[in-house]
Amino acid sequence: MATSDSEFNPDLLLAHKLPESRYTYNERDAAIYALGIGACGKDAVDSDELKYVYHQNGQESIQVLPTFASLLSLGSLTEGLDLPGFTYDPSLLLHGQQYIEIYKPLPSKASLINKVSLAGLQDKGKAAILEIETKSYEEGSGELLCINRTTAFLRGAGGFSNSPQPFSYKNYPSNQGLPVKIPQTQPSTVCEEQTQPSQALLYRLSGDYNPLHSDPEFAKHAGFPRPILHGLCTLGFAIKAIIKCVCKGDPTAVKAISGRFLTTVFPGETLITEMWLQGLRVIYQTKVKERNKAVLSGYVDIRGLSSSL
Ligand SMILES: CCCCCCC/C=C/C(=O)SCCNC(=O)CCNC(=O)[C@H](O)C(C)(C)COP(=O)(O)OP(=O)(O)OC[C@H]1O[C@@H](n2cnc3c(N)ncnc32)[C@H](O)[C@@H]1OP(=O)(O)O
Repeated sequence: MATSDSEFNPDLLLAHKLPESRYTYNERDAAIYALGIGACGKDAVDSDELKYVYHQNGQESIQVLPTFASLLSLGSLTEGLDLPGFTYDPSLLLHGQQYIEIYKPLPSKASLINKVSLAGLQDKGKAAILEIETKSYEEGSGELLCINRTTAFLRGAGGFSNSPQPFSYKNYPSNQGLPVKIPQTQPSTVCEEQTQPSQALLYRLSGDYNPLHSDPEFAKHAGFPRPILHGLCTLGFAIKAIIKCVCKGDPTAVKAISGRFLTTVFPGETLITEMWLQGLRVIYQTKVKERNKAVLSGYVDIRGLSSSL
């Protein structure tokens, strides 16, 4: 039961205004992020990935991976949300889903204004599902750069209402149709990459300092034998693989990304991403090789691109 002293009132909760925030980043942040999701992790001169961390071939600025956009949604969210009539235990929070829409290539440095709103809440009985929408605008021009929809799975926070129906999701037509249906056919292409035992320690430097990913005692309290990998780190590995295998290495080809975190990943495990090309949509599924378990699935929409697959 997740209500606090005041009665749970969905209208009050959904009308609750979350503060605007500013996010400024530069090339160093983009490069640290790329290293955090394994860029050049196997080969320091990997010709597909050096451009994300270095001015490869004299390029003017480093190239920014589209999943860097997901960092813009974190900001105040990782420190917990103060919501009227609704409480949850932040140590039991798991990242459930992420949806990203990108309207123009991410610049190598920018100052952005984030407008954050509560997009949805659902009572699943044993858990509550909370969705936050973040629209990021370039400061100065006011142009919309990207949108993130972050879904948190709040274990133990369900049972606050009499309804399993979502309390919102009315700002947009549908919840992006997750989870995706994985085709029964052979994938168009497959990419394997090993994460490092220190992967979460490196990834956290991009701004998500939740001790669930670094502190053994905290992880145990949250129900895990050891610290787990950030969901957005796994997503970064998967989308980097799709850019390499389907988008011919062009990070700007990615228009939208959707992913559902199916089960936890431990740093050091090997990620195998299977991809099915369906027109301009890539359906993907990432498995942990050592446990033969699907950990992430979703889709990526790409801009008009003739794939060689
Ligand atoms: C305020 C936002 C702040 C966000 C900050 C981000 C902080 C980052 C944290 C992390 O990175 S945590 C690490 C990444 N995440 C994970 O490792 C989670 C992996 N997934 C799981 O462990 C499980 O999927 C789960 C989330 C524990 C759910 O499994 P469970 O067996 O308990 O659920 P089910 O019984 O299958 O389903 C119940 C109900 O919930 C729906 N659902 C299931 N999984 C998800 C999901 N990932 N996202 C959203 N919804 C999910 C499922 O459809 C069921 O609904 P109904 O079908 O009954 O309507």
